[in-house]
Amino acid sequence: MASEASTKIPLKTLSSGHDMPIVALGTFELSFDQENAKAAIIEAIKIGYRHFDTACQYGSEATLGEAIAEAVQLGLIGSRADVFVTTKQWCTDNHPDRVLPAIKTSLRNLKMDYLDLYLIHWPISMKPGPISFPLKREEVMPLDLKGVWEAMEECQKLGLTKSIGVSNFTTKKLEELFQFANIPPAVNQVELNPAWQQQKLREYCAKKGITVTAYSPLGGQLNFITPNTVLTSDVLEEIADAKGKSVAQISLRWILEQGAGIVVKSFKKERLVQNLEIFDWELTEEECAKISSIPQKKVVSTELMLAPEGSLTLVDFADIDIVEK
Ligand SMILES: NC(=O)C1=CN([C@@H]2O[C@H](COP(=O)(O)OP(=O)(O)OC[C@H]3O[C@@H](n4cnc5c(N)ncnc54)[C@H](OP(=O)(O)O)[C@@H]3O)[C@@H](O)[C@H]2O)C=CC1
Ligand SMILES: O=C[C@H](O)[C@@H](O)[C@@H](O)[C@H](O)C(=O)O
Repeated sequence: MASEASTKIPLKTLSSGHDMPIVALGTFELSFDQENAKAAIIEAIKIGYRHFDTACQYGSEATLGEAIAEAVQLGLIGSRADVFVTTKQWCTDNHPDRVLPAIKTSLRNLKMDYLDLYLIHWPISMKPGPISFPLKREEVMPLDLKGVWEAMEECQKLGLTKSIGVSNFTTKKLEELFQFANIPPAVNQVELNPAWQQQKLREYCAKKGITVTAYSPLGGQLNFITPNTVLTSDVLEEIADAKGKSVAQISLRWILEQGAGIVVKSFKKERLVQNLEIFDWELTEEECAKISSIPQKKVVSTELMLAPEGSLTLVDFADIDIVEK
């Protein structure tokens, strides 16, 4: 069983009735190294992480499945049921007849017989085919959201996933979904941090019973394209210094206090520990007011293209509804 020293992460009950650990470990990495990631996931389980976020697109599903299986063998957890696994369906599978095959592929990759949460990764449909990234504008197709959501509901009914949800959905896209959803989305996973606070979207989701989960809670990994506005924030640094915390911890704590879940990625032991040391202290009203004044800037506001020479360039998808205005 888990060691005495491991942190207990609070649970949040989703609208589906299932409990989700409010902090998840992200497994997206620009240059994904399987061995390093596997060791980090096992370390994370030792530390107390019980929720893992992956996606078919990340190439990390198989590694995550192996790490969880090894953690069971090592006796760090009793069984697969002791962890909460989220994965996501890529845009090329955003077609009604491709949803069921896609979840089955993810389950095969993970070597699991059910997911805890299955998300539509982006409200964008791409020409069917193998997972393609970067997105090619000429392959964008109209999204049959009703048909795709019906198929997601079928996945839940078949027991292939305990809950279903969405990611990168604006209030407008959610409104569209509510026109026909029989099972409401349990989660909307979006970019959320003190430098992109998403107040309108958070208020809307709270009203609708959707749990918002923050991705890129520390500003993300694209700081070679767009400078990281969270980890370099003077306001956050000032608060961190005064409280004897790190800037990362101030950001994570602020997100928690907004009632949102967190998906944070680090494959370094010291940071894995630090990112969970956020449950036994609070921000003051004055500190929250200062955080409210941080200038707002979204990072993943456009899709990303890998230029032939290997450098990432931003391609404007402004006409596709993925950014809350
Ligand atoms: N649904 C979606 O469209 C998206 C989902 N995601 C999910 O969310 C997860 C988290 O978001 P992500 O964009 O990865 O970025 P994060 O905001 O979690 O930041 C991760 C970066 O910060 C570093 N870091 C982690 N902890 C600390 C710390 N305490 N102090 C300083 N630096 C730290 C990490 O490096 P290191 O590992 O070296 O510590 C990493 O480079 C992803 O891994 C993925 O699972 C992400 C983007 C989009
Ligand atoms: O560089 C690639 C981008 O980060 C892209 O892969 C992400 O925005 C992705 O949707 C994710 O979930 O991580």
